[in-house]
Parts: sequence; C-alpha cells; structure tokens
Amino acid sequence: SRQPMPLECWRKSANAMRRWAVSPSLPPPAAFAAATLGLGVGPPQARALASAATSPPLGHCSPPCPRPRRRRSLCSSSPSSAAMTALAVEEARRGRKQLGMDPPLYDYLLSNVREHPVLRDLREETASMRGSQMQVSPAQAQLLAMLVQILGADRCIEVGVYTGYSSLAVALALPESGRLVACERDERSLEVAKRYYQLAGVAHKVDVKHTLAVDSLRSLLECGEASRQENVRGIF
Ligand SMILES: C[S@@+](CC[C@H](N)C(=O)[O-])C[C@H]1O[C@@H](n2cnc3c(N)ncnc32)[C@H](O)[C@@H]1O
Repeated sequence: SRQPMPLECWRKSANAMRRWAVSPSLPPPAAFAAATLGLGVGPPQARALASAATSPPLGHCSPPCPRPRRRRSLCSSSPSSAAMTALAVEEARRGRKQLGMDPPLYDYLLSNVREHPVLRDLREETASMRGSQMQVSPAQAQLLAMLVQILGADRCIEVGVYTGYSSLAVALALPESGRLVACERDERSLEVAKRYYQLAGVAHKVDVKHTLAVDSLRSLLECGEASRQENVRGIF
C-alpha cells in the first residue's frame, strides 16, 4: 500500500514545479506530469496551474503539517493535490472531460457547441459543487440532445441525474408532449436540477423520481408503464 509522501519530498517537488513554471526549456517534473496525465492539459496552461498551485512558497507549512493519519495526505501544501484541485475546478468550470483534447481544440469545440444559456448557467453553478466532475460535457449533452431529435424520442429515462445537466439538455430537445423520467437518489443535487428545469421552462416535461433508480424503474413496470411506454427511445 502507498504511504503518504514525506513533507520534505513535497517541498522538493513543489520547488521543481515552481522552477518549471518559469523555465520553458525544462521538462515537466514527474509528479506534475503524472497529475496531468490524461487530462489533455497543454504546457502553457499546465505551467500557469503549476505556478498557481505552488505559490505562495511552502513557508506557511512551518511548523510542518501534522502527519496524516489516513493514507491520503491532508497537507494543504501538497503540490500534486493542490494542482489536481486547481485542474479539477478548471476542468469542471469549462465542462471539459477527459476527451484527450488539448485546450485549443477543446476551446474550438466549446465555441461551436450549442449550449442553451440556462445549461451554461447550470454548468457554472455545478462547477463549484462536490462531484462536479460527474457532469457530462457540453459536447456529450449536445450528442444526447441530437440523438433524441434523430430518433424522434418522446419518452426518455435518465438513471442518475446529479444536478441535471444531461437531463436538461434532453428535456430541451424533447417535443412539448415529451416526457423524461429522471431518477436520482441525492436530494441536494436534485434540488439544483429542479430549479434549472423551472428556469428553462421544461419542468412540465420532467417526472422527477427521488429514490433509488431500481425502485423507480420497478414501480414504472408495476404500474404498467412498460407497455404504455414502448416508445421509450432513450435510457441514459
Ligand atoms: C455520473 S452522475 C450523473 C451526471 C449527469 N448525467 C449530469 O450530466 O450531470 C451519477 C448520478 O447518479 C446518482 N446515482 C447513483 N446511483 C444511483 C441509484 N442507484 N439510484 C439513483 N441515483 C443514483 C448519483 O447520486 C449521481 O448524482
């Protein structure tokens, strides 16, 4: 099992990141390269994040942070966790998922995606919430909406709504007579979703089920919804 990194190692790692942040000719330090692996972060953005994540210098960590009792380091000056947090917030704010794109390509995609203004507001509010990385990206939501339109779906079911980004995209794409059964067990995130259904004027299309999805689906079957909803075209 992995042990927490000693404070001295964090210091060395943070110093290496600060040096790298101001020296374009240096290769990225191993810890930061590992932290950004798979996130498609290009050198300029990564350098800015490294710089932000490691300043001010670690002097405020003296006397040293207590050794964490659990395996995960709780030291607030841990450079890789700070860098990861900064990255995660930025990723969530922009709705960029691990699509393997570099920032310019993702910016191009984002500037061409059709994102309803209420969806954009929801994405921005969700970015500061716990679990925001769970939200689908604007491009993925647009794909779902496009599938609804191509299939001519008028009945959809979503298992796991979170704050409602994908369900709102689908509800906006559904015809006026369309219905989306939205199953979510977490009340707090569902409250956000319901607020945005109202804001977008689609609340009447969304049948919110606040319980475990298996119970909602079972009750749909028991109520004979399965036979009435043979035109369910989307379960996501
Ligand atoms: C990946 S997130 C969904 C993200 C959403 N599609 C979006 O675009 O924001 C998964 C959600 O499923 C919910 N969930 C997980 N298991 C569930 C279950 N058994 N029943 C209902 N909801 C569940 C979680 O609370 C979480 O909010």
